[in-house]
Amino acid sequence: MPVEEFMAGWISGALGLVLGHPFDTVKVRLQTQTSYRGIMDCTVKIYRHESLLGFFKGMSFPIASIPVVNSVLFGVYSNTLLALTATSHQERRAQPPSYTHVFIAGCTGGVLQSYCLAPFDLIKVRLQNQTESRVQPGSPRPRYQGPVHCAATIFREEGPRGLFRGAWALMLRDTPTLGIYFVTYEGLCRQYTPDGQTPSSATVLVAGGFAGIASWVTATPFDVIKSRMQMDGLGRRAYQGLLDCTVSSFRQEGLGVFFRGLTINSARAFPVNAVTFLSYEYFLHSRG
Ligand SMILES: C[N+](C)(C)CCCC[C@H](N)C(=O)O
Repeated sequence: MPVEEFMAGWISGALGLVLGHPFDTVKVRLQTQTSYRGIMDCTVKIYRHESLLGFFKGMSFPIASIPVVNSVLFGVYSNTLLALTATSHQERRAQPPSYTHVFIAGCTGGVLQSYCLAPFDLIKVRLQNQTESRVQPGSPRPRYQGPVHCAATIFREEGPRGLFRGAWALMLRDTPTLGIYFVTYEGLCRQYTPDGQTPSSATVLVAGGFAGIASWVTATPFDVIKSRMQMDGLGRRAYQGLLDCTVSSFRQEGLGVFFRGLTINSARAFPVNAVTFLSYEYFLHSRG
């Protein structure tokens, strides 16, 4: 089993993450809290009350975990394609796999990565939603002191299964949309690259960026449900389950609720995934 695909996924995941985290914090707040009027309002408030650090809340844990998750995604994707089409990454330019195979491989990578991602994503969302300022003296201490404390508290208060809160919604979010992710990437690369050649860096950047947007646009409705389910373990339970969360969010806030965070998700997705794919291809290419 080729391991370099896993390594390439690791590096590209880390680079993409740092770039996208401030956008991600604004998105999570908009999806789960009602005190912000929009992207600008939320950004300004975070900056005023929590300083620049506010945007990087909850990042240390993903920095350690997202490379693992991305490595699972790209590694499983590529090895599934290898099993389906008997071509390695390097041979795929000369013998391009069908889009059905690309989609199936993307979905397979999606299922497995979402399982690894679930506890890390939960902790990230809980930490991002803490609005207490870390710089103002005398402000109240936040409930979670950091990622490890957060994990331990969830484990104690909500049990081991509590760490997988929102995991079903996460799986529904990621499985088909990661199929779409790789199909869009492959499609755009093929469109703008002469047959049999490797795509240029510019093509990889643009195809990666649009793959991210296509995937996030389709993922946003389940992303909202996922974030809400993850926050639901705190205090009084508002939802009985995934379906209940979907129905009551819709009843209370209308159809628009499922598109909350769409703009910011897309704005984040382009640079993050352009860099992710560029570093992924670069790493594999430089190794021959
Ligand atoms: C499937 N879903 C849209 C959720 C994610 C697809 C892109 C994954 C990438 N690491 C990123 O954070 O943008």
